[in-house]
Amino acid sequence: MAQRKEERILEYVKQHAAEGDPQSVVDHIDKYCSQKEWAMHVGDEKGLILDQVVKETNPTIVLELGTYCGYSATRIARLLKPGSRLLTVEMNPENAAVAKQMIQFAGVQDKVEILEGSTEVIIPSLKTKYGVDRVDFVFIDHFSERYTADTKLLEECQLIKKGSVLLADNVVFPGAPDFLEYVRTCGRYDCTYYPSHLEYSDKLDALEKAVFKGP
Ligand SMILES: Oc1cc(-c2ccc(F)cc2)cc2nccnc12
Ligand SMILES: [Mg+2]
Repeated sequence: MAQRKEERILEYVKQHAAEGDPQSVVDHIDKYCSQKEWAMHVGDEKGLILDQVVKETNPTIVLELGTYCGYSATRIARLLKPGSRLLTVEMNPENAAVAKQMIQFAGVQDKVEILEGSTEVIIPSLKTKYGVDRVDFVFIDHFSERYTADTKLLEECQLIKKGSVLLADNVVFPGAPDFLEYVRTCGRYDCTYYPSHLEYSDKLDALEKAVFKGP
């Protein structure tokens, strides 16, 4: 028995999902985490909203804050057109190691790059170190205490442009009240609220979409 829950999830996927099939990987993570061990993936219900927003945005460059086991990176990457890139930031090296294997097993490794470290260090290095000019879509799913600071950092680093889409998880639970206040009142975002439920739970949660209107 693998020691960590994240390793057990990966083991279950490797033993039961279809290799090279990202939908199968997503479905099996949802099956394991709804039946055996809860884990903080965006999940199937909020995942359908994520899918819809990714499809309507059709992004070329995606930034994800908070990789965890690679569930949402796999979920997003399966929808991206050829030649697009997803850069995902994870500060926990053990989670990054699991995510790397999950993404590889799903067969989306050519689109996904895992950046290990903290967002406050990595975001300012995206242009110089990772050759990013602008990001079209940002999935914010790390620590709600960092949502606002990292959004301001994306603005300051000129990484988001008019039309860039931010989508934030957990704006109700655990909650990101200062982020909601910021994007809804600073005047630079068109916001949409998507009520849903916490992954694998009946607790209320929601996603907030914030489309950048420009500086
Ligand atoms: O989706 C999430 C849920 C939770 C979470 C915490 C405590 C609970 F009791 C339930 C759920 C934490 C998260 N941290 C980072 C990114 N996403 C998260
Ligand atoms: Mg989350």
